[in-house]
Amino acid sequence: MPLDQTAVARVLGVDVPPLPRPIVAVTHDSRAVVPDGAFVAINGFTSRGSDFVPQALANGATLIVAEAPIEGVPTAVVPSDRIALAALATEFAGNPSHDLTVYGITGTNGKTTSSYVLHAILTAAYGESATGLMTTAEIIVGSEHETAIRTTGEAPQVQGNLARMRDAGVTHVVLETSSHGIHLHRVDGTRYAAALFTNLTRDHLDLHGTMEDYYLVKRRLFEWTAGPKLSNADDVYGARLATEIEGTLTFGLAAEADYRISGERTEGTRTVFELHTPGHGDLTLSIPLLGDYNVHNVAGAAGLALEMGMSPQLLTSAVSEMAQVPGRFERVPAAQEFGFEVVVDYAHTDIGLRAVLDVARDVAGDHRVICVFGACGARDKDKRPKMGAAASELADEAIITTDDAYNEDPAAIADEVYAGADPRHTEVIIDRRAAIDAALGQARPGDVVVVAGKGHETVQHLPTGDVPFHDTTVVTELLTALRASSSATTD
Ligand SMILES: CC(=O)N[C@H]1[C@@H](OP(=O)(O)OP(=O)(O)OC[C@H]2O[C@@H](n3ccc(=O)[nH]c3=O)[C@H](O)[C@@H]2O)O[C@H](CO)[C@@H](O)[C@@H]1O[C@H](C)C(=O)N[C@@H](C)C(=O)N[C@H](CCC(=O)O)C(=O)O
Ligand SMILES: Nc1ncnc2c1ncn2[C@@H]1O[C@H](COP(=O)(O)OP(=O)(O)OP(=O)(O)O)[C@@H](O)[C@H]1O
Repeated sequence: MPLDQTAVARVLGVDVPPLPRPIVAVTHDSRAVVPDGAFVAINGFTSRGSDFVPQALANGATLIVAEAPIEGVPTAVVPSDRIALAALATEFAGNPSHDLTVYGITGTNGKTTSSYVLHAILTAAYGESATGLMTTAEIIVGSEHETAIRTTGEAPQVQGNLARMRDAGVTHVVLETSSHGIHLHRVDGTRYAAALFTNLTRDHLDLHGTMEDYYLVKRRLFEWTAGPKLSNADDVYGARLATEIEGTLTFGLAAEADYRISGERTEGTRTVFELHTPGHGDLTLSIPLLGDYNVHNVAGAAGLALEMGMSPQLLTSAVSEMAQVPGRFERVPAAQEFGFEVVVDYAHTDIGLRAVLDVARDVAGDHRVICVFGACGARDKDKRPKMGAAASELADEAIITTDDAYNEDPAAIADEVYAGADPRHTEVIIDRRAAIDAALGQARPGDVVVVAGKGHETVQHLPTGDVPFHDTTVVTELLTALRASSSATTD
């Protein structure tokens, strides 16, 4: 909805220079400015938005918003650029969250998985066309799926996607809400109907400084949410949240949890457990996901759905029939005819690698676990040898390969990973496709091949440029070739 000068001044709460015509769009990116658009110049971590004002003007911007006056350019000067961006974006989109039921999910780990679980429950309850999802892996609007770029986009993306969902007839939306999203005002203007907190462990302290500040940022989601709120009783910060924010219920193994988990067991490729609920009886949930942490993810999502009025029967069948989560212990179906398992997982830290390899070990039993993985370039070098050590300890065979190297030399990154590994059962194959191929070639019935690091991602960032790469697709292609060559040999 175009905004005239009076409307912009009302939204921003400051004086606005005269506008030739109403503003038709808002963005923080000078490259995306359209004629008669507004450009909010953000003082960023690496560059200053004000440096891009000439480009914004060249692209047709008729309103510039910034925290300080810009010489020679009529500017609406605001106290906070990011708050202003969110306010304008929300107004342009027509306050979409007010027409939707938005479920916010936050925490360090398990956000994406819990979001998919809740989305599956909502889809069972309201139908595919009435549900939406915004996560690290995908944005889903009804039956349309698209790859996401970040967990929580900037405010124009968040509000734009919510508006798109509203206009498409969606009524229930799961919004994975990162701490960056909250801290950088990307979700300001969003009305949350319900909220879930998964856990809090050390991460992102470059942005938040201390664990306390990190926690307080996450807590804001619960401060904003008037409706049902559920937190993890087994996590120190989750338990604290329940004592600090009135009306927050808990889930977990703890005896005092409102939604209490018990009796977890693995049955073939499924996990079964009991969820003791306040007011809905004791439910037996059987889920197509493995790993203790997924019991927590399902318990949290299920508890929140019950609090929002879903029937226990519907919920039980929805979680039983839910699809796999893209890139989270995702089993590649094409492997089944070979009698081994291939699992694609997003684990890209030593801790994540240990978690996924632990589950793979359980699945493999007396058979072997073969792990293909690499470390990311351009960040957190400390974790490289630790990842090598984790793979050596928990896998029988480790193949170090390239993850997203960005501008670093992939061979140099691999050397650093190799430094922490046990050379007796570790090899380095720089080309990721060749490394996966080698792992599949070694796999025997009963074995589990874990392809870790990129999960749902569809692009590999290399010093030579970006190339399309999706682990699940590559594994499927290589297995198809393997089948063809083994049937040619048999013939
Ligand atoms: C630390 C962080 O979150 N940084 C985000 C932040 O960057 P920034 O403020 O430093 O922006 P900048 O690059 O300095 O540029 C300043 C401004 O100039 C603008 N610009 C820049 C270039 C140009 O040609 N024209 C132009 O207008 C930019 O759009 C920006 O508004 O604002 C940028 C633009 O909005 C984001 O792209 C960028 O996300 C980067 C890519 C990022 O990696 N973010 C990650 C850490 C993140 O947000 N992750 C969380 C998930 C975390 C988790 O739970 O795992 C997420 O929600 O995705
Ligand atoms: N509840 C949990 N507790 C601890 N670890 C978890 C939990 N859920 C998932 N994990 C681990 O974290 C990895 C990422 O899971 P998921 O994508 O669901 O989390 P996330 O919070 O969305 O993280 P990201 O934003 O990086 O995707 C999984 O592969 C698993 O190893």
